[in-house]
Amino acid sequence: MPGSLDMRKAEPRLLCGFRTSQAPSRRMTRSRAWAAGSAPTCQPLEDCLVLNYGGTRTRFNYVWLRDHCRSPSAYNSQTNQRKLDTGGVDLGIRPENATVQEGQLILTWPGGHVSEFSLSWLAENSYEAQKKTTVQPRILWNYDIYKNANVPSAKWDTFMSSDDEVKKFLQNYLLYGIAFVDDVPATVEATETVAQRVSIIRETTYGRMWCFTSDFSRGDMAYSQLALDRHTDTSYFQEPCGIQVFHCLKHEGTGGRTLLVDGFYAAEKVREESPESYELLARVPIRHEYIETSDHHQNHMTGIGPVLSVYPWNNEMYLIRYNNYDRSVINTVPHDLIQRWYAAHRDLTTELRRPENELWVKLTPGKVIFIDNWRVMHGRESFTGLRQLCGCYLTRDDVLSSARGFGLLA
Ligand SMILES: C[N+](C)(C)CCCC[C@H](N)C(=O)O
Ligand SMILES: O=C(O)CCC(=O)C(=O)O
Ligand SMILES: [Fe+2]
Repeated sequence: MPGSLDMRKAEPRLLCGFRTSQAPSRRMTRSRAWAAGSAPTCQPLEDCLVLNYGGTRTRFNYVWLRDHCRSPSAYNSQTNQRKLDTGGVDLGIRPENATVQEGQLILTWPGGHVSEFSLSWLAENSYEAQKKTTVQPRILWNYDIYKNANVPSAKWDTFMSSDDEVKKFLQNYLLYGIAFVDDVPATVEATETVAQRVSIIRETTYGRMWCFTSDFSRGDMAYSQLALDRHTDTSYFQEPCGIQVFHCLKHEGTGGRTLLVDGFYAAEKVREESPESYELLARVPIRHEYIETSDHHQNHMTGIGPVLSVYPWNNEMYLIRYNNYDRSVINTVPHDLIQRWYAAHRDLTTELRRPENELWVKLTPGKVIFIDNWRVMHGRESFTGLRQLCGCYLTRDDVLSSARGFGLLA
C-alpha cells in the first residue's frame, strides 16, 4: 500500500466530530461572534418550531418539546427522571403561544401548561449539535503513534491512594483503549484489588477472577501454549465484555508475548480506502459462538452483530467484534453479499495485520494491563514452560460511569 509510510508518520487520529466540537473553525467562530449580537428568535411553523440562536437555525418537533418539558409536573429534577406520560401526549400537539425571553423559550400548550427551556440547553441537545459531537474522543494508534505518545503507567501505590491517579489512568484508557498499572503485587488478590479500584468485576462462565495456564481445563485454545492471532474476547456474548484485565503472575519459559492492535485505527483505514467494505462490516450481522461440552462445563453462547458497530447519527464506531476462532457458521448473509463481505473482512484483516500497527509487550509479574475489549484486539505468541495468567473482565457501563464521575468525556 503506498500509504504505509504515511501511516507510520501519521498524526494521532481522532474520530470524526472531535475536532469540530473541540476547536471550531475560524468561519464558525466568526459567524458565532456575528450572531452573538443578533437577538434569538423563534418561529412556530405548522409541524415544528424554528429557533434562530447563536447563528444557527434549528428545528424542534412539537411532541419532542412537550416530551422534554422540565417543569416539576413533567420531570423530577431530584432523580433526573421523566414523570410525564409520553403515551398521553397528543401526537398532533402544537403550542398556543411561543416566545423567547431572556435566554428562555417559553411555550404555552393547549390546556394552559407552560414549558420553559433555556436556549443553550436546546442548542446543546439538538440532533444537529449531537451530529457534530463525538461521544467518546479517542486517539487512534499504530505502533509509532502509541510509542511517541509516551503514555505513563500508573503505579500501584499512588493508584490505590490517589483519586487523581485513577482519573489520569482512566483518561489514558479512554483515549488509547489500553492502560497499565505497574508494581502490583503478583497475586490474584492484588489484581482483584486493582481491578475493583476501576470498576465492578463482570463474572462470566470463566469465573469472577480467573487464573489460567496451558492445561486445557476449558474447551478453548486460550488454555494451551498455541499462538493466538489478534482477536476480541467474548464476541459470542450479545454484549461482549467491555474490559479485559491481564496480569502474568509467572512465566518460566520462552515466548508468550502479548500482541495489541487498535481495531478502530485499522477500521478507520478501511473506511478511508474502501468505504464499501466499511459499510458492509458495519451493516451485515454475523454470529459468534462458544460451545463447550465437557464433564465440568456445559456452555452454548451466541452473540449476533456486525463486525463494526457504529452510531448512526455521527458515524462513530463503538464496538468491534473480531474473532476468527469463535466466528460461527455464516447463514445471516444473503448470497449476493457473501463474496463482498469476505472481501471486506479481508480488507480489515490486512489492516489489522500490518506490522506497523502491532504493539508487542511482554507481560511480567507486577504489570497489569487493562484492554478496551470493544476496541483493542489482543493476541499472544506461542510459548514454552509454565505460564500463569490471571485477570478478570469488567463491566463497561461502570467503567464509563466512573470516568464520567471524574468529569471525563465517555
Ligand atoms: C480470558 N479467559 C482465559 C478467561 C477466557 C478466554 C476466552 C477465550 C475465548 N475464545 C474468547 O475469545 O472469548
Ligand atoms: O494467554 C494470553 O496471553 C491471552 C490469551 C487470550 O487471548 C485470552 O485469555 O483471552
Ligand atoms: Fe483472548
